Amino acid sequence: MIVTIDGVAASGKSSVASGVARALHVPYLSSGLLYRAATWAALQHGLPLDTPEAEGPLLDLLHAQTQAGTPLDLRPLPEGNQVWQAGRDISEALHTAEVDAHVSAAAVLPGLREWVNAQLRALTPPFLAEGRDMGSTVFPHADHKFYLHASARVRAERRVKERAQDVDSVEAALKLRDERDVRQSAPAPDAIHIDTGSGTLPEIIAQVLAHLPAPSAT
Ligand SMILES: Nc1ncnc2c1ncn2[C@@H]1O[C@H](COP(=O)(O)OP(=O)(O)O)[C@@H](O)[C@H]1O
Ligand SMILES: Nc1ccn([C@H]2C[C@H](O)[C@@H](COP(=O)(O)OP(=O)(O)O)O2)c(=O)n1
Repeated sequence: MIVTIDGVAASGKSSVASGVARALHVPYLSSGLLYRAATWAALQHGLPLDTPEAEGPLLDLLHAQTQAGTPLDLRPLPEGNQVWQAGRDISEALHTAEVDAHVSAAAVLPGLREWVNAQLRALTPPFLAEGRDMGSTVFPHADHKFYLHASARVRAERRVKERAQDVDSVEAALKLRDERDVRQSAPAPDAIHIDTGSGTLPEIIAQVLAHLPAPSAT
């Protein structure tokens, strides 16, 4: 079984995916973390990301890291996905304002999208996958698809609890990222839409689970 959970920035995708995945005893995959990891790697190496010409050097870097035995390694832990590189957990560095500011530029590069999608499609179901285009593009034949949304204000208020920033600037940054990500963020036509602003996290997880078969007893 493949379940996709897509949605706008900070709509609750990874928290909901984590709760649902734990209830179903299956892994979840955070595709956004791979886009963030590639962005972080580019920033570390001083590669520009804001032109179409950025794609070649970025893909060269990612392939060179793989060749060297130090690839960006997504670890789909149920309590929260991590990315490791060269024996180090780099996950914390992926949720900074700097990565937020550059990740949308990286995410429009077709070669980077292929790099992410190939890694996800190589995995054996059952799993949940969360991001923007999991249900529309990467797993169009998924068994169950969800699309999460909430007002920009609600999302910003939640995000400031995770990061020491003021709510107005977080809201503006989220809206800007929604605009820049709009192309890959169109919901799959058969996705069930859920407003995460209208319930607590456990309630939203229960709403999703209500649409899914109960986990097997084994
Ligand atoms: N009802 C809710 N549904 C989803 N997330 C919620 C809810 N209430 C609070 N949150 C919180 O919102 C924050 C953003 O969620 P997150 O899973 O990081 O979103 P995304 O993966 O879409 O960026 C998290 O701290 C999460 O716990
Ligand atoms: N399937 C995906 C997942 C993420 N992205 C891009 C768009 C987002 O701005 C970044 C980061 O996504 P992530 O889901 O980690 O972050 P937010 O929930 O938006 O805070 O990656 C994408 O283009 N396609």
